[in-house]
Amino acid sequence: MNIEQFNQLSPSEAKSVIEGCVAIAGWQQQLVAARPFLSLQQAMATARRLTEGWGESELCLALSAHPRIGETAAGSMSHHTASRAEQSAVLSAGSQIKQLMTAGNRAYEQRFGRIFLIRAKGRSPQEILTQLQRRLGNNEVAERQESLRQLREITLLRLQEILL
Ligand SMILES: NC(=O)NC1=NC(=O)NC1=O
Repeated sequence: MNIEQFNQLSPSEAKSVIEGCVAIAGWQQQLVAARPFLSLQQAMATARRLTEGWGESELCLALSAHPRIGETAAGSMSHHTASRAEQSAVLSAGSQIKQLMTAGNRAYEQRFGRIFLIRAKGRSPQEILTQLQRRLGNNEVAERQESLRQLREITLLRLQEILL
């Protein structure tokens, strides 16, 4: 839908349209409340600004709605559909890459205590695997910042898809 249509929606309708972007209720509510937007650009700038305060707790909230890289998101909600589309290249990757990714995901979860999050859209399975192995070497603070950057990219890409 375009930005005018989004502006016209009731608050509950607007929330249901964008809730699949990220499972953080505060961000959803703030974005809906910031309407009406003069343009798509203004909406995207506001959406980005509203991600700047995200920390560990928002990351944990959001990860409840992101399947592991290489695992299909079962379900029919919009974030399930978005995940499957974003991960399409990974899901059709060869078994060798998939085995390495499964092992990498497990090592990541043992090290950081949460799932590995990366903006998968536009990345080849090999690049995702390279990023996973690089990030395994990060310390906790650096890795939290990196995960939050990826969450922001995923969220804004999903919003752009909806509002284009
Ligand atoms: N664990 C993940 O990184 N999941 C995902 N990345 C995406 O871009 N979409 C996902 O579902």
